[in-house]
Amino acid sequence: MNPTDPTDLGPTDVDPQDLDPVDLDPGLRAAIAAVAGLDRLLVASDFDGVLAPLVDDPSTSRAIPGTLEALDALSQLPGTTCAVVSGRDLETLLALTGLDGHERIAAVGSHGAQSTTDDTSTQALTPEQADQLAVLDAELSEVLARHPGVRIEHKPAGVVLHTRGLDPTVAEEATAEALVVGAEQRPAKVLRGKDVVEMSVVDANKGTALLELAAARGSQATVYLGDDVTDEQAFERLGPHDLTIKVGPGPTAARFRVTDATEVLEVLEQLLSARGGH
Ligand SMILES: O=P(O)(O)OC[C@H]1O[C@H](O[C@H]2O[C@H](CO)[C@@H](O)[C@H](O)[C@H]2O)[C@H](O)[C@@H](O)[C@@H]1O
Repeated sequence: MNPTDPTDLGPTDVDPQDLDPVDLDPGLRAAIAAVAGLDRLLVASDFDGVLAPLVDDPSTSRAIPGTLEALDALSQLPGTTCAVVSGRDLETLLALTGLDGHERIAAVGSHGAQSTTDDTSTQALTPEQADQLAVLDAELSEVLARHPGVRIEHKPAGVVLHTRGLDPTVAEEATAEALVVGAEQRPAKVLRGKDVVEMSVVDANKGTALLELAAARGSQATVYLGDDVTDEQAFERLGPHDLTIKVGPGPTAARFRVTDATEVLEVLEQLLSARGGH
């Protein structure tokens, strides 16, 4: 990846030729066509599990070819704001997507607490928050020591215990111990996501972040694709005129559902085509 070239988005193991052809639900196709005609549109997507297939080691996540390129092409169209909205801390999100320095695609990290669009790109913690984070880090490191194979992801305002790919008994025990840590330390937020327990010393909401970005850009509607629990906050806050799309199985407040990143790519490409891009 060339860090000075925002269109060079890094290596990936997926060859676009290997992707199965997809046929989107007719209702979703019609909804894409409807929002594509609006003068001002916000197009936003989660990263892990949406643009990038889920993998055991979170440091190896990569968007499938074409997804970030489609967002880039959309961001060049008049009246179109694009954003990647993730639970990753902003620095990691920028590194994984290659969006550092991209002038048109906004990056929103830490579940909405950090953004490249304002002065929240660095997170200043109060001394109390910093102390609490140090305790959470230490406690989860002890869980890791008891359960080798568990992964710990450190964030500026949080810490995440990862159990994807582990023996189910080990994963269950480590998850239960992490939840006890969360209950005892009472961080601002404990999130139980897909094979993760995340503890954050700041509270954030992807829905609020999306509404603020849409208002700042005067967007008439928002397209949002997400797969995990914090994406439900976004689906719930967006309205019936917005196009909300859940990726993968599970209960959701989204209007539509697609199965995986391949269908996400199809959604973005249909939107690009319907909005007049190529
Ligand atoms: O709300 P999100 O932006 O979807 O953030 C949720 C978590 O996403 C990442 O973890 C997920 O992806 C990993 C890499 O594919 C996978 O190993 C893990 O099982 C998934 O839950 C991220 O690493 C976490 O920090 C986020 O909390």
